[in-house]
Amino acid sequence: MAGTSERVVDVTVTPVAFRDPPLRNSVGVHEPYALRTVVEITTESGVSGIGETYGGTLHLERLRRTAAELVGMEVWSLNDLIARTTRALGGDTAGGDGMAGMVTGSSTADRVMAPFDVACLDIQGKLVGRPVCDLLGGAVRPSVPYSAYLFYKWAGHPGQEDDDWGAALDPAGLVDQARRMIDAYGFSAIKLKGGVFPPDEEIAAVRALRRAFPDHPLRLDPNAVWSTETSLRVARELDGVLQYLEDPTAGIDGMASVAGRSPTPLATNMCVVSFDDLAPAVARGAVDIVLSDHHFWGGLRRCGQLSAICETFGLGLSMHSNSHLGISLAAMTHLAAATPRLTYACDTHWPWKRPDEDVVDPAPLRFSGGGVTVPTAPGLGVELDREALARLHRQYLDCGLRDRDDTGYMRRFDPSFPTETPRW
Ligand SMILES: O=C([O-])C(=O)C[C@H](O)[C@@H](O)C(=O)[O-]
Repeated sequence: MAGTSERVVDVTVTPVAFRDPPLRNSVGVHEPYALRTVVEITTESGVSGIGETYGGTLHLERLRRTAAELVGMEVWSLNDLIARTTRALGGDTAGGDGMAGMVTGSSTADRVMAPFDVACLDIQGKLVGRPVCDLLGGAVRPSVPYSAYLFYKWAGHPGQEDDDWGAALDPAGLVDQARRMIDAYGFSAIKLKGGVFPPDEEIAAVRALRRAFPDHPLRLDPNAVWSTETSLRVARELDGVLQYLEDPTAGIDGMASVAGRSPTPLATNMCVVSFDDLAPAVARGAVDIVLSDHHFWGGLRRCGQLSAICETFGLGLSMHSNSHLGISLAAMTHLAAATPRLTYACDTHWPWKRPDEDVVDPAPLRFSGGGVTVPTAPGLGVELDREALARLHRQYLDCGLRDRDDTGYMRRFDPSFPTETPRW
């Protein structure tokens, strides 16, 4: 079928909600439900492809407007996808669309385009009978390593169902959480979401993890709630303990003033979030590692371009994640498999999702030794489960969060929780 015309005849955009435990971050605590959006593109020959992105009303409205513009598009023309997305947005690019200040500097067009890019690649793979990683240059690794993503976590949070991971509010609780995650998934790297407790408590937690897991690379990510002085102090105290320190402080200037004196490498998914950020970040020496995320960088092919830029300027590359479903895990796995520069274990929220809540049958996404084996079936290698999609869409309609614009990323703002930055 390759070489023949393959036009888009239908695009659907379906918001869904899945249950999320009370994970804590610098903003507060996760809502009981994470909102995601599933897109499905169907072509004239009846081949369909899927993509996934975050939720929130403004983002959803932009996705729907863009979906209408994609009918008639040649599915092989991802350059046309960029043009049509830009046309559909018609200059409507302002606002953080619910990303709660975390990636508001990223490009609206890139964020809107990303799930459609994934769906088109899924179709292209099916048309030529090759997995998506082959369309991205070919897999350089048979399995993509992910890290154990630890969270301070409440148990029995009002209005939130407990999962069986239990509470983790101190170093012993986090070590226990890490042990269970490593036993279950085999992860060989550990990331702690910090910015919740005063830095010395989080340093103690990292040290406890180091004692318990002497060979696991460790990362700490306080989501930019520390001052530059605190960031530097922590970077020095954890010199040789952390593989990298992620977004200790806000902005390219803040990160640059830490990076110049820090013995610990700095990573970011907050101050380098679009192609426009790369030149100033490189010029200021603000970061050592860029944490890519295809949901924010315009999809899988644009992340390949990001990789080339990182290579040019000697920056490391890894991958950020927030609450997601199996479509995104498949897309992340194909992308990481086909990105030689991506040598760190990637982030994933996967263990926090209930196994019975997904829009695809996750069987092809097998974790073994901390990594996901790259699917070899044509396209993404996962198929939409329409009954599950309908169920999670109903959950979206009923969950009480559907009118919110701030539910795609950092959720509930605990009123008792300080929100000023820097907090320490
Ligand atoms: O900076 C990060 O790694 C994130 O923001 C990832 C997640 O979204 C995490 O912070 C969360 O879900 O609370």
